[in-house]
Amino acid sequence: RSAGIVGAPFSKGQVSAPFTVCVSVPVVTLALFLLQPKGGVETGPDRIRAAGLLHRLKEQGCAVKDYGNLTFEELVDDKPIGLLKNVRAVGGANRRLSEAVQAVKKDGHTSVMLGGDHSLAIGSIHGHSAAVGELSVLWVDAHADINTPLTSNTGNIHGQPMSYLLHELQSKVPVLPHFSWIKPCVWAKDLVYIGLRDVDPGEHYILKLLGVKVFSMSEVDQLGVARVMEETCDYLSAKAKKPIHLSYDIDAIDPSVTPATGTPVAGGLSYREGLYITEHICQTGLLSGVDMVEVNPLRSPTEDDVQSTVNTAMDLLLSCFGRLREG
Ligand SMILES: N[C@](CCCC[B-](O)(O)O)(CCN1CCCCC1)C(=O)O
Ligand SMILES: [Mn+2]
Ligand SMILES: [Mn+2]
Ligand SMILES: [Mn+2]
Repeated sequence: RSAGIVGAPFSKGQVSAPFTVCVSVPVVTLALFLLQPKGGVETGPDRIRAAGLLHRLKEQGCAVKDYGNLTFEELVDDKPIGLLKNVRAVGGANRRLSEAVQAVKKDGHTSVMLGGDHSLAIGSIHGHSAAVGELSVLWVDAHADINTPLTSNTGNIHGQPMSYLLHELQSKVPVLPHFSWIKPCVWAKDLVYIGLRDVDPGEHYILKLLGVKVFSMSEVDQLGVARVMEETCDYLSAKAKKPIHLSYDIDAIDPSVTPATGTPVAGGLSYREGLYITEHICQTGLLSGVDMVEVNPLRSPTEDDVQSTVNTAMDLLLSCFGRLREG
């Protein structure tokens, strides 16, 4: 196995609501720390590297090439478009990421995109597909991230990436500046979700309309993770065995394990279930690209919580590349 690492320190796919408080300074200071604008997510790539990802991958016999962190140009007048925030910045960053991931794939590696927020899946999946053609997507997340710009109730593009990529939704996506380079590249039948537990009404409508395969946390409880993975792999390989793009949002895991993330939701995957998913996907031999996003060190009050989040993200990636709990 060989991994090509791309860091994408980008956080404009989400903007926390501005808040005004008029209370004593210490409380404001604490509040600012606790409610830190979700900007901390751009420190994710370096925190995961600092945990020892590259060294550990090499230790387990995986070839590794680190392509470094992308730099994104600061746009000055990126005015909102309706509810949509940072549209031009998100479009530009993902265009750059798409080119980077395509290059990593052309070099023969399994791409590893370290986020940054989940809007980056636009560029990661687009670039992956540009290199390998049609692919399957396994989206592990508390959220479906399939709002269109018109169904989103926040305007945050980290809740919308799949809508720009699905062939079947293109009639529902308006023309946006810096987004015209995106060619839809995923079929609804090639998309599977695991871990959903916070799905907006518009997203639920879209998932039902397109007949997307979903294993929400209810199915994880009902079937157990082993059966979920058996059915996921059968479903993905029932037709052609397409290369798999695994897009892992760390908030799929329960916040008791990974609290340092922007949009935590109770009742998530255990550490063990999270690992079972990546071990199983690795064993298919079809894993061709992976995203690890939404690690946000600033969103947790204690360093221990940050470490738990970062180490879990690293462990999930190590098991994508063959690490087994049995040794
Ligand atoms: N669906 C949400 C959350 C998206 C999370 C993005 B991810 O998965 O990358 O972290 C909105 C969630 N919604 C906000 C209002 C209260 C109910 C939940 C959105 O903003 O679209
Ligand atoms: Mn996010
Ligand atoms: Mn997500
Ligand atoms: Mn999420």
